[in-house]
Amino acid sequence: MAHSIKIAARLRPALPGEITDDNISIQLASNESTDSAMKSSHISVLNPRDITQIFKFPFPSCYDHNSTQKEIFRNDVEPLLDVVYKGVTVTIFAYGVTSSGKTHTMQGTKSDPGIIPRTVQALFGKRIQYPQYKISFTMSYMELYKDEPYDLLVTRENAPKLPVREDGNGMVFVANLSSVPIASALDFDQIYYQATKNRSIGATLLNRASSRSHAVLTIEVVMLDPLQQKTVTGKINLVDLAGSENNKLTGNDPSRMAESRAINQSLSVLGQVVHALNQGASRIPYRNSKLTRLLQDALGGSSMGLLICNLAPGTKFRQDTLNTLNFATRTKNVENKPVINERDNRLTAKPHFAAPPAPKPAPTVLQTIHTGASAASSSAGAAIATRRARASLGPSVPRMQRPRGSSIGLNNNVADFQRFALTGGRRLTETIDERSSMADFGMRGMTEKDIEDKITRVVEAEVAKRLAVERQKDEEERKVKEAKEKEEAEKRELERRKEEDVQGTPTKKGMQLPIPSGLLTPLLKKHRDLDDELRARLHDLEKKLEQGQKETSLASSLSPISKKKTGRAYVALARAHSEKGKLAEALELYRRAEAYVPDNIKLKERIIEIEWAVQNNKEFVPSPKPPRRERKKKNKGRGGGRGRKSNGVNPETRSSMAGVGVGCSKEEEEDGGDGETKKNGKGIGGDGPENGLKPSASRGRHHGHGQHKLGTIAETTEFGQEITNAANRGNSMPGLFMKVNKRPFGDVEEGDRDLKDGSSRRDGLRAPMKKVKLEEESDNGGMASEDEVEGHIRGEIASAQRGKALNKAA
Ligand SMILES: Nc1ncnc2c1ncn2[C@@H]1O[C@H](COP(=O)(O)OP(=O)(O)OP(=O)(O)O)[C@@H](O)[C@H]1O
Repeated sequence: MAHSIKIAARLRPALPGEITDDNISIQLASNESTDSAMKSSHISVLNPRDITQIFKFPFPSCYDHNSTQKEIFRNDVEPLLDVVYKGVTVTIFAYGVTSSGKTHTMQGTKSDPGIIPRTVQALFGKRIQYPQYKISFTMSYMELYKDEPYDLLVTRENAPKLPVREDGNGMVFVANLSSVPIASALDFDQIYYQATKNRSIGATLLNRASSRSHAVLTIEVVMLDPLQQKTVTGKINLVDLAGSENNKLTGNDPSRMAESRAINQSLSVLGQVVHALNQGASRIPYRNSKLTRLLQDALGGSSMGLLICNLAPGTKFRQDTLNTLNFATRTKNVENKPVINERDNRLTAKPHFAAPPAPKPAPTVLQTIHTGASAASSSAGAAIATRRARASLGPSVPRMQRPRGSSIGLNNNVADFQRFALTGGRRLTETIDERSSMADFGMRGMTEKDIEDKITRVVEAEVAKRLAVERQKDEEERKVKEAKEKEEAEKRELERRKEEDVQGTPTKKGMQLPIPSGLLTPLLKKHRDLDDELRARLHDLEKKLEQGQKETSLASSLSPISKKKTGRAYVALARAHSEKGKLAEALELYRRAEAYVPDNIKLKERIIEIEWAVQNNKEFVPSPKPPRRERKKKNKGRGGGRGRKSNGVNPETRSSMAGVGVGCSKEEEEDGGDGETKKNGKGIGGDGPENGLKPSASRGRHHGHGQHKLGTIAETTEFGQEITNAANRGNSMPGLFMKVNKRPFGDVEEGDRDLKDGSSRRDGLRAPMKKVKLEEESDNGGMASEDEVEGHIRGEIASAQRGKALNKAA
């Protein structure tokens, strides 16, 4: 018989500091009243949009702010405990906005206990009313935090997220949730109050100890009737839902907001479920949240339900109050079909039942409970229908027609069903005839205890056997899976190796596998060439770094002048090598020079040019050595004159060129800076007259005003003397061509002049006589030997150290 969820509404008193108003009022039922409206209780709420309008919500139980915990328990909860003793599952849940008093109602305080402790106490107290039973109690307690179940009976650190499962009968349960036996109400209190500390609670602006989760406490009462050889299992789920939250009022921070979202979301699904049930929808969205999945049995399922709506007074809660009452109104139409959970233990006595052919869990013996329209009025006397084992629970009936079920918090639920299956798990109707045959199996004459023991032994043996089979099956499956994984891994490894072989990448041992001929596609070859090139470059860089570090530390001990001198010496040496085609040696020496004159951009460029030539196995033709300048001639008139002479450009043209800027310093101009243009102009990006362009026009396009700048054309007699072969032959190095053309390398002296800021450092960089000497006196074709240069460096270092020592002494 269908049974509607009962609704009770409770208005909490105003808390200290809260403004009271008359927005909500409770009219209690009065039997004496002649007014029919007063015969039932109801709640009145002013319409927030039109205060002349009042909404009335009639409910079977209404409690105003003066109501006590005891009152509610007595009126609405205690009657349901007899239903539990009949073997029915009862679910009581507290619903309402945050701070409306749900936890107060369900849990209460030690001095003013709520429904939960009172229920447990009453359940223990009721034992004496059922002397025919051997009664045991177990409890489980969990919270749904952010819609995930956590065991509250284990410490927080050891409480992993638990999975929600469904057994073969569509009963939802939380797997691995602990279930502990409780011996007394006192025992319960200790466990319960300890466990509540594990519950997620946080402070919000509306509630200092706001529940951040839904808490579900389940008390299971197992009643063994030895006489009738049956076990009746009753259960009560006590659910303290988290409150719906209006985050404009809660002042939640981001983490609280996330909790709040989860709370509101699950409550919204709860509303949808209730709505769908009212509509008689074919699909009820239980699965949209774990809360509704677990409450499935209480919402349109096989349990009896009581919904306590908690209300908070005050205008600020008025909208929430209306929402809560609307939800309650919808919920009261939800119908459940409660059933009695009863198991016939005698079935286990039949030896052939101990090993039933079908391992699928079968339902326990269930009976419909015959209640009145109101649970309260049924006064726990829910008459049990004599018809046993409802056909609706039998396997032949489609599942949709069966009451939806969940088994909150009973991880032993599955075990129970397995046990039932072992004992046959058959509908009682099938077994009545079989009962008489028990005598034929040597049961006659046995005491009840003997029979029970025997049953237990058989059951245990069977369970052990089945578990062993299951374990073996698991083990085999695991092995097959492992073998498969291994095989796949080997396959992958083989493929990887094959790929490596094709690409010629190093194997584990760092060996280069030979590439089978014909496998090297142009693309792979390109990759490989790039690899080789990169490796070579890396090697080169390492070498450079090593050498550079050595030279740099040497250079650091020299004075700036000595550094320049040494740098120049290396450049001279390098140049001599490069002239002889010994590019590698020249490169090495240029790099050494770089350590002494690190700012010399022309030198850097020279290094790049030679590096490129070496790498590409190209010839490198340095430009002819500059004619040595006579220092005393270094003045304006003479420089200009020489320039005029050497390049044949007439003075007017020259001066006009200088005026528009030929890209060299004033000094360069004076030295006849553009004189070389005529000679080497063809190599300078085609700027020279031989390209058919007028020098003035071509150079005038470049940086002018006598400033040295990057990108300046400096193909002057003195500073542009070394025109690279690349440029000369139009065989430019990609990316370097412009640089080379713009910044032709002179010697260190000139190079240093070509600073970014255009300043001249000529004074400090004047070519030393020593260099000239080195070049002139060397019997090595004008080339100073490395020994000579090193000797020079050592000399410089020694003199620098001597100078330092003298300074110190002074
Ligand atoms: N009937 C009542 N009598 C006295 N105080 C009450 C009553 N109901 C609630 N309170 C008090 O109101 C405050 C909020 O109550 P409670 O924490 O139970 O609300 P809640 O609905 O559980 O809130 P939340 O959803 O945020 O957890 C508490 O301080 C509680 O003691």
